Amino acid sequence: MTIENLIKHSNAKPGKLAVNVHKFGGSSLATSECIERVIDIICRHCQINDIVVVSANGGVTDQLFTLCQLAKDDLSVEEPLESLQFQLQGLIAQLLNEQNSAYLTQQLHDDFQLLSSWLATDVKSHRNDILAFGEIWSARLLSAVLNERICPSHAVDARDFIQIQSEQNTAVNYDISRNQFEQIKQAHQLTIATGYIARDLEGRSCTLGRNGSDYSATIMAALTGAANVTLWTDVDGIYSADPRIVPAARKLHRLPNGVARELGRLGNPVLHVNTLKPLDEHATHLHVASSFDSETSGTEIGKFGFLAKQELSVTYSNDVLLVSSEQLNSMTLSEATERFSPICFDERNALMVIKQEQQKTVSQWFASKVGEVTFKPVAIIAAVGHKVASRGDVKARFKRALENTKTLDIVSSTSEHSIISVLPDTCSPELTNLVHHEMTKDAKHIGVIVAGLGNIGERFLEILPAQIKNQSVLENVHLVGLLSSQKALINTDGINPKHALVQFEKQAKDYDEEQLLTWLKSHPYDELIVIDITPSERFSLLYREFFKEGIHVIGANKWAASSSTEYFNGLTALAAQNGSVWLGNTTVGAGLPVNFAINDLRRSGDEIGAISGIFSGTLSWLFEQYDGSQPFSKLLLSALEQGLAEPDPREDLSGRDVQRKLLILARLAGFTLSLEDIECQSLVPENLSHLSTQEFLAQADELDQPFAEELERAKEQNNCLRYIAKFTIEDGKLNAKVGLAFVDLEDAFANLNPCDNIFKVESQWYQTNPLIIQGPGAGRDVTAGGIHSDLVAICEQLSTKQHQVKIKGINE
Ligand SMILES: NC(=O)C1=CN([C@@H]2O[C@H](COP(=O)(O)OP(=O)(O)OC[C@H]3O[C@@H](n4cnc5c(N)ncnc54)[C@H](OP(=O)(O)O)[C@@H]3O)[C@@H](O)[C@H]2O)C=CC1
Ligand SMILES: N[C@@H](CC=O)C(=O)O
Repeated sequence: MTIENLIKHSNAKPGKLAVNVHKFGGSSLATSECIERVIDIICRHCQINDIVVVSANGGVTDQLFTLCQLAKDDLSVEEPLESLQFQLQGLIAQLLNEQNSAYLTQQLHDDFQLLSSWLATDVKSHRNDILAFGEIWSARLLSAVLNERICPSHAVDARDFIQIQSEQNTAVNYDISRNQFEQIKQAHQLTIATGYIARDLEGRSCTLGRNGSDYSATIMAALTGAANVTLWTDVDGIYSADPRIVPAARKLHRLPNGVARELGRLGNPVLHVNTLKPLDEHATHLHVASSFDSETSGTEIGKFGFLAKQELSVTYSNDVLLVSSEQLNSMTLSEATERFSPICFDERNALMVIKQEQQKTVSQWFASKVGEVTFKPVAIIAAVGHKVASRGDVKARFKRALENTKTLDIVSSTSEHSIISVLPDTCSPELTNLVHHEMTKDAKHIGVIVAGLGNIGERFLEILPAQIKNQSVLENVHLVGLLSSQKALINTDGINPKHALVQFEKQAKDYDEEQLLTWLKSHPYDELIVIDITPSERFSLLYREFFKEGIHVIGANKWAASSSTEYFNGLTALAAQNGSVWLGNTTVGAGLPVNFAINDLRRSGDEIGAISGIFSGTLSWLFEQYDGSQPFSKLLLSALEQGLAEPDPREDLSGRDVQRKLLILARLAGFTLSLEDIECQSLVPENLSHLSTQEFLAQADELDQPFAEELERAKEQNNCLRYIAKFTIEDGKLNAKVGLAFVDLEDAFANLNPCDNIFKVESQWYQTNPLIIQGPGAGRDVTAGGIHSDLVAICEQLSTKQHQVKIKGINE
């Protein structure tokens, strides 16, 4: 959604568009710069009938609390009051034009009069009215800026419609609240509502406690049946552990509702348990995203399938108390658990663990039941994930992680989605890291998209199920996408590799490049690999987009690796910059380890001076077979049928394919050159070079005569025909050439198995006796095998890769 859409929809019938709720926290609204960022997000993500919920501008609520405390202690409030008013006036002046600024400043002035009088006379009974000012000022200012610059909007005070039982029991009276909201909402205007505040049954101002504005947002979603709630905050999602403590924490892209609730219950700083309550009965999805980095995908909370249910996270708390008493029997304990929803309890040992802030009420209640109970400061560490309490493997790993730690008990919590260990001492960062490592080490989920389901792609997929089963490093690899030139099947929850092509046949939709790129920007996987087994230049041009998103590429397609020097250098730099791995070992020699060998020599300090050989499986097969007894064109069609030749065999015959391969190897060997620097002899007669592939194949017999004549000439000299590639560097001068040659019948190049490639590498270390790599250089099995080898290599690299989590104010 853009600003144009926002304005365009201001004339739409509000009922026609699904409502979305966006909530911005205090730090997202702290300065005029932050507010500008929020305006930008609103322009790009909001529709006119959406609701924007705001917290007080960063720091304002704290100052209001301080003012209340000072007034309560009979201390002077004059200076902090002035400084707060000055700060707010500053924001107004920076963001609004003169006229609007004057209007808002006047309103602010009136509010401060009232505020001063409450502070002076009756701070106790007006405490919540005072705190409510923070959100009112914030909503009023944002609405004024939107009205002045973007679209019609109106600021609403949530106390005018949200009715809760009381400050202690924040359950919402939905019927009354919905009715009241209906009356105050205005069509064709963006609603800017205050978070954090509501009224109780007596009409008194109430606050909604910690993360209260998030709760306000989900209440408003429930009132309006909103499709989505986005909590725009200062972190970019929910992580598998607190990323400030656990640097290896991974972002959880999708959290099932139940798991999110459990994380909130155990004290996750972003997800408060109240926030999720209003969503229980609605199909509303909750997103957590960063207002400081709005294009990065955050965490989505909702109903999800298999993959999201596999995710595990680790959370801890040092602010908990163990409640125990000799008189505590199972009946009282069960009554207490019903009443206080403890973090966990153990009936066998008659104990329960509560949050520190519950101590007073729990103590009073037990005093009236069994007398004194003991409270002991303890800590907890928990593994959280979908139904982990009944997953033996998860429990076993959790216990193993804690085997050298003193624990009081390991219990399933009141929720089926966590296993909790009670610790007698504080939970250290080291322990949190250790447990997180044990619980999540195998859980880096890698999505794979296969583009190109032809000759090689099909074989790659046939082998995939056995590879996933047998290669432990592929354990968490999920096939998520299949693409041909016209059709695409993307399934975020994974495509069963055993039935990949059947599913593709049945379910694939028209291939839309834009849709693919959009999906790639917000996919839920820790890592994503695109395997390009197409012959398409167009597809290779998408690598830039992939690398921008940190996506990895395995290419059997030679276009990108043999593109112009400038483009190629740009691509490799972009990949390095974004942590993308790009492998393409099958681009030369199919599955032969020639690229590995050259890389390895250079990495070890060797210097390569020349590379030569037979680099085309097709041309090797053709010239090893071609003795004049059958027409050349017949052999060519046979090479095509066997899957040796390129989809258009002129790529092979023209020498272009070999030219690309020589370029790729020369680049690997450390030289800067482009295709034009490699002299190339084409074996395709001019009159056949501009036809379509089908036309060319239909006229392929026109090749027979010229090839027969060439063979005769070679035979006369007791030679044979071979298509040779050669690259040398002498006195700094580069000489690169691919073409047909007459080769002595005794030469190593003349005595290969049909289809074999041979690579002769001359280097400082291999001068007098060159390094030779020889073997099949094309074909379904070896090429598909080579791509699998790249997949294993990438997954091995990724299993040790750590993400640097960026947190505003910590490391950014
Ligand atoms: N044959 C071999 O021994 C070796 C081949 N290679 C390379 O492997 C690649 C594939 O070869 P091969 O399997 O023989 O080719 P095929 O022609 O048999 O298959 C190509 C596949 O790519 C698909 N495709 C074409 N363009 C696009 C596009 N823009 N987006 C998505 N998919 C596309 C085709 O779709 P559709 O069916 O709709 O046309 C088809 O599924 C080539 O780059 C080749 O150079 C590398 C080493 C060895
Ligand atoms: N057509 C190519 C296939 C491998 O790259 C060849 O024949 O070598």
